[in-house]
This record gives sequence, C-alpha cells and structure tokens, in this order.
Amino acid sequence: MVSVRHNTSQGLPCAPSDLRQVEEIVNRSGTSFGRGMKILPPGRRDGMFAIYAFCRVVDDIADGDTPHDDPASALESWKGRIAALYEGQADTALERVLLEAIRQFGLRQDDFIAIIDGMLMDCGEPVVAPDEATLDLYCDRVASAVGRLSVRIFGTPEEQGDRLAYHLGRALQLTNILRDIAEDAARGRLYLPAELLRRYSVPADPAEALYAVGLDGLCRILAGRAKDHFRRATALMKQCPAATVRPARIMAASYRVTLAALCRRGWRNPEAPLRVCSVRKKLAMLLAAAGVSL
Ligand SMILES: CC(C)=CCC/C(C)=C/CC/C(C)=C/COP(=O)(O)OP(=O)(O)O
Repeated sequence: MVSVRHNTSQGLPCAPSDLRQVEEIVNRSGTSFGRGMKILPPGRRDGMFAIYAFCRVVDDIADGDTPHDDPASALESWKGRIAALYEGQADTALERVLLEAIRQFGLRQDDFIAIIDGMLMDCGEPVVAPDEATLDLYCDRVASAVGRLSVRIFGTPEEQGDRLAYHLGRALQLTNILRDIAEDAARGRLYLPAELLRRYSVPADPAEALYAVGLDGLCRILAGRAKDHFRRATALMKQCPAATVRPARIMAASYRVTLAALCRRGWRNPEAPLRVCSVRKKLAMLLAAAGVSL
C-alpha cells in the first residue's frame, strides 16, 4: 500500500483559496467523474481534484480551447513545470496543490509526463487512423497514466494498483472513443485503428468513416475489448479493500452503462442521440459505491 504522509480525513495542507481554485476547474469542466471523486475523504479528494484539474488544463491546451499561439510548446513548458514541482517549486494555485499531492501520495513524475505526451499526440496534425500500437500507447498516456496517479491517491494496494490503472484506463478511453466518434470527426480526428479500418473496409477518413457500412462491426470489436478490460478491472477491484477502489468502481459503473447504451444503439448512424437511462446510471453508480458490481 502507498504510504500516506498525513491524515487523509483532513484536506491537503494548502491555502483554502488554492484548493477552491482547483475545485472550480473540476466543477467548470462538468466531468462525469466528479461524483466518484467527491466521495473520497478530504485529503484524497483534494489530491484527485488536483490531478483532474491538471488533466483538464493540458487537455484544453491540446484541444485549442485555451488561447496559445503554439499549443505544443505550451505543453512542453508544462513538462518543465512538472520537473520544477519535483524540485519543490510551485508558482500557481494548481501547482501548489499538485505539489502537496505529489508529497502526500508519492506520485510519479513519469506519469505526469506520460499524460503530457498523450496530449502532445493530439496537438498539431489531428490523429487519424493510428496503428494498433499507437492507439494503445495513446490510451496508456491519456487514461492509464491518469489511473496510475489515481490509484496512489485512492490508496489501492500496489500489487493491484497499476494493473487496475492499465485495464480501467483502457476500458474508459475505448468507451470514450466509441462514444465520441462523430464529435471527433468534426475536429478531423479518427481514433479507430488502421488495421481494423482495413479489415472492415472503412475509409481512413473521419467524415467518410462515419457512414461506412463496416463501421458498426468494427466498433463492436472495440466494444468487446473495452468490456474485456472492464471485466479484468472488476476482478482486480474484488481483490482490494473496498475503500481503496470505491471511486474506480463508480467510474467503471458509469461508463459501463454508457458502453451498454452504445452497443444497443450501434454505429450505423453514430450521430444518432445516445439513450442513456439516467436512473439506471445513477443506480449502477450507487451500487458501485456500496461495493456491488453489476
Ligand atoms: C484506476 C483508474 C481510476 C483509472 C481511470 C483513469 C481515468 C479517470 C481515465 C480518464 C479517461 C477518460 C475517458 C477521460 C474522459 O474524461 P471526461 O471528463 O472528458 O469524461 P466525460 O466526457 O465522460 O465527462
């Protein structure tokens, strides 16, 4: 188990205004993961908010949602700011809270750098039809690396933590890709792997791929992979003390309901609205919080 250096029933020892600024970034983003993070004891919750706020800030740079002449160099400069944190230097509210989280939970620099490298993959030329290895690397960087930071904050046992991050990160990211195909196409992006596009005769072009006959079959293969990662993540979570995986169970439950809705709708018209039963989703998340996986 990761050694925690302070009593996590208290918030991180940071200025209240710094903690408030970080929480505002999370609340403004409207992320579906907010609920999972809010059930944590205060110290761990502050740590997760800092991680999520960091991810949001670098993601917004990569997506061009914050004004930067050169998003890639803005991301590179974040690598320098992360290195400075590991030297004990923090200049902004987010950096100060991140620094405390790094100290309290023993977070690894490599995982922050992996996340930035993942965001750099989304900078400049849009990702279109990556090969399988590149897609897997992308999922590892933008999701499993977030998971590797998260499990340290949750206090998940080391034996299961990184494997849980591996599987749950990939499960969530693949579901996200399957959910956002139309939205990504509008940005000129296509995260479906080249090998599967060829096998299903789907053009490696974001707009054309949307209405290709083979898209539904291809997406069902990726959905099967996501389900398999969810199953493996669930098996690992069963081996851990409940409190150390509760937010992970809630995130998994929420995205599993989304994946099931996607599989019901299919991908013959990926722009069709997705009918996710909010009662079902809330119930699944409540049960997950209580330690029951559907
Ligand atoms: C062990 C563990 C906790 C692993 C999971 C790590 C993790 C939280 C990965 C995030 C992956 C993902 C699909 C983010 C989208 O966030 P978003 O805020 O854009 O999602 P939304 O659009 O559904 O709100």
